[in-house]
Amino acid sequence: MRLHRNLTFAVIDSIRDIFNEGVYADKAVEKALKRDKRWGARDRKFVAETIYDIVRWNRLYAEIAEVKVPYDRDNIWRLFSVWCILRGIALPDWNQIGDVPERRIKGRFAELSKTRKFRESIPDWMDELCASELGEDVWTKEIAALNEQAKVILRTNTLNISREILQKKLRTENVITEIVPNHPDALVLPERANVFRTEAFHNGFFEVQDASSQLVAAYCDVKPGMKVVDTCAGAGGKTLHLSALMENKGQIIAMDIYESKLRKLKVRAKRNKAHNIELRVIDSTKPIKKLHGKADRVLIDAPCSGLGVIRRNPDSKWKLQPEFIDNIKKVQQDVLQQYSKMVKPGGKMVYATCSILPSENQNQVNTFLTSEAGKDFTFVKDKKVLAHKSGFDGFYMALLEKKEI
Ligand SMILES: C[S@@+](CC[C@H](N)C(=O)[O-])C[C@H]1O[C@@H](n2cnc3c(N)ncnc32)[C@H](O)[C@@H]1O
Repeated sequence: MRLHRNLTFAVIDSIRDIFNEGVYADKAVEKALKRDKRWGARDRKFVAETIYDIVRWNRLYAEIAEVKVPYDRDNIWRLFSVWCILRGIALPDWNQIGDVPERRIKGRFAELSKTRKFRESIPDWMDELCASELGEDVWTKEIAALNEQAKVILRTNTLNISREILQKKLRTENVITEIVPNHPDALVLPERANVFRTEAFHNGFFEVQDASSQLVAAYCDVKPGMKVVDTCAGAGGKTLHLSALMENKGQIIAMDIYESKLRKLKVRAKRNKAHNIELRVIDSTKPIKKLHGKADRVLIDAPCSGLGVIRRNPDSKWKLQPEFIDNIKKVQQDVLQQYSKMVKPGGKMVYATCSILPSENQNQVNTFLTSEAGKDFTFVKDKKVLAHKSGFDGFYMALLEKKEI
């Protein structure tokens, strides 16, 4: 592979923005890809994948290159040189690239690879926390899987099209997909492609959504005509799926504390032709109290550490802090306590996260079930999805039922 100067500079600038300015990796990639409209698919792929690679393997590369955040420009070139050597890419003869001790880099890599926290490039605290909650063996396999590149998965919007016809339509737009077994609406792309540019996307025929995430709405056991509250709807990945499962019939009340997220949901709902969704911002306890005892189904897709979706957000390894996880666990229990009151007798509730930590998942459900607010609920089932077993994101979902009066 021959390196191109302007593509490499886009990578270097993005790494600086991510590590020195705290910019999210996806935003940095988005900005980098706008630098030059003439770049073709291969160029864009190089820029995006190299940025994600250096972010994903940051701790390992920084140890090898002997550099520390905040990085000066020379530091970032050294990280980039480590990336090239370990990928077997010939270094160009540019003056930004100084003397690169190739043998020493390979030697350090072999040495550091013996220790999980370096090999998998994770902070000490995260390695200790996850190993203590999941066990050494499971965590070793899980973090290796979470460091793989995320696949592009689509969810067919069955309001508008079937999976088989979607597959054919996408083929006419040069997007090849494969069926994902055991996920009735899912298609996977064996080769990455910018699916957002397709006509099929603009026609509302699919959304991009990981296969594990597609299990959550299905877990809610919704039927057309029901009253469903999606309490942490965000930009609505699961709301849209609920709407499709309900065949656009009945009522979905999509709530979030951020109006900005619900505005995005509104745009997506229009594209999806999902007409049974109402948006409500949670700006006080009032919108919740109004729905006490009213919902057939309540979905709590709770805010969480996101430790199950590191593949998609590798920079969360560096942005996440243990204090954040401690705080988010309090929010998780609080939303369970408060939002469960919206379930009507005989109704059901799903609690879900994209975390793999039992302390955010089954332990939260158990705490809820033994509390005053949980005494009227019974545990029906739960599902713990691990990336190394499923091949998809790490997720958790539990189904609870409220007793009839
Ligand atoms: C895991 S994300 C939701 C993802 C979304 N359901 C989807 O499928 O695209 C969690 C959401 O909870 C919201 N949130 C955080 N605290 C909340 C609270 N106390 N009540 C309701 N929503 C909250 C966040 O703004 C975020 O959008």
